Amino acid sequence: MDARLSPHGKTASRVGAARVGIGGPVGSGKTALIERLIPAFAARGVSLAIVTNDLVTAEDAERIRRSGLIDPARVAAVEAGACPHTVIREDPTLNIAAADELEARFPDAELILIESGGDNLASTFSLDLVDWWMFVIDVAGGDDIPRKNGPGVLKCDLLVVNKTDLAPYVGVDLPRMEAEATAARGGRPIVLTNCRKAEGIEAIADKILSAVLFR
Ligand SMILES: Nc1nc2c(ncn2[C@@H]2O[C@H](COP(=O)(O)OP(=O)(O)OP(=O)(O)O)[C@@H](O)[C@H]2O)c(=O)[nH]1
Repeated sequence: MDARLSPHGKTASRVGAARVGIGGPVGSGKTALIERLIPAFAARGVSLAIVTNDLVTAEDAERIRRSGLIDPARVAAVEAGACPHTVIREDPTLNIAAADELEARFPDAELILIESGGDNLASTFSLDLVDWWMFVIDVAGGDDIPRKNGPGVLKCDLLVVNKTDLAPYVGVDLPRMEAEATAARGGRPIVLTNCRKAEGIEAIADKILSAVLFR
């Protein structure tokens, strides 16, 4: 297989499946997003594998394995044992090893989603680990989050604002939150989602297809 050109314009030193990170605060809906993306990628004929990160359990991996949405063998768990960002940024070797192992067992895999454990607004992914990454926040976390200029919100390739269904209940003006987030990100992409009803999911799958898999 030839070396790929990464979405960041560099020639990827690695060959094989593209790796996409999913970060964001605790409970923002990262696992729910993955559960929605699995069928969306299946419908697009994309062969998928998943790495989840938890603090000291394999809770998220078990949840996805039990979902019946994907072959459970295609889901690997990393137990961070420390601040979640250490294993996605400072020393991502555990995650790289988990993704490499999935790739070796499933050579047909085209895309590996790597879900970080829930972390703070400063968490970012090492580009040694992923080719492209999303940051998931939710409207119930407060409409001021985009204004706080956290590196996760600013630096991610795609900002996902989830739980739009909760906006009326928490007094969030969605168009304003979207406009402020877009301004903070200098116009780089944002997708609003409601994982309860699978709204916004197709837009994310299409974005990954074009930006990461070049389809
Ligand atoms: N109302 C609503 N609830 C949602 C939505 N997405 C996720 N949830 C709920 O929010 C809670 C947290 O979702 P998870 O997917 O577990 O969040 P997470 O980011 O993976 O959480 P950690 O892995 O603990 O950081 C669950 O109770 C979900 O059912 C949404 O779009 N709307």
